[in-house]
Amino acid sequence: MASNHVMPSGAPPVLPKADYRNAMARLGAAVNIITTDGPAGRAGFTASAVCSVTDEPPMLLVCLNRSASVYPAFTANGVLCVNVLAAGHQALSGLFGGKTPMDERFAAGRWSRKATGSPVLEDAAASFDCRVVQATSAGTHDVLFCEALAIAIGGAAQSLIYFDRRYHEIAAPPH
Ligand SMILES: NC(=O)c1ccc[n+]([C@@H]2O[C@H](COP(=O)([O-])OP(=O)(O)OC[C@H]3O[C@@H](n4cnc5c(N)ncnc54)[C@H](O)[C@@H]3O)[C@@H](O)[C@H]2O)c1
Ligand SMILES: Cc1cc2c(cc1C)N(C[C@H](O)[C@H](O)[C@H](O)COP(=O)(O)O)c1[nH]c(=O)[nH]c(=O)c1N2
Repeated sequence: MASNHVMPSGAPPVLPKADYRNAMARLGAAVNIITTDGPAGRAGFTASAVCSVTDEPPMLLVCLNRSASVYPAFTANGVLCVNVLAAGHQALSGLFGGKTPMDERFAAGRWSRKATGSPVLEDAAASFDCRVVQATSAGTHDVLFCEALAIAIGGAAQSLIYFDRRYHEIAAPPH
């Protein structure tokens, strides 16, 4: 397991949260539905705080707010699937974005299973079925380091990006 380095801090200036969020809204990001299943039950949430860490081993990170209703299920199950959304998935993203009962969230999509038993969205642009190999708390969130055990690549022609607090469909230019 890798070591954690915590940078020493003096007396940092406290920026207004709204300023930070307004600036973060300028970082366009892929939209993902993160799912899990196991002894603590099935759960899923929408996440834009996802990125690649290393390809040896294949590993992504996911930032999960510890106050989310899904947090206990994710920490107890120790497995998850990162489902990258495609154009047309805006409503599904909204359902998994909070406050909707879990059965209603999952009723809106078609799901299968791969290596870990976490729900895999059938028409995702790509899916990474993972075990969580490390977790670090940072502020309000846990950063989950996730090793991919199985991957699916879909046929999605257009991707979904969250930018400026709205969804945007992006078409790949012809090769
Ligand atoms: N990383 C996150 O936890 C995260 C990211 C995006 C959206 N959200 C949730 O969706 C809601 C709507 O987001 P929005 O983009 O339409 O408007 P917003 O003004 O609430 O957020 C703007 C941007 O700030 C960042 N952000 C928002 N809440 C955050 C949080 N709790 N921790 C870390 N970064 C955060 C994200 O990059 C987000 O896109 C947010 O209020 C939040 O509840 C959370
Ligand atoms: C576009 C977008 C992007 C994100 C989110 C929302 C939306 C709409 N949410 C919030 C997250 O989806 C929400 O808190 C969960 O669904 C949990 O909600 P409940 O506590 O179950 O109601 C979110 N939460 C989180 O912990 N990490 C993230 O990266 C994101 N990203």
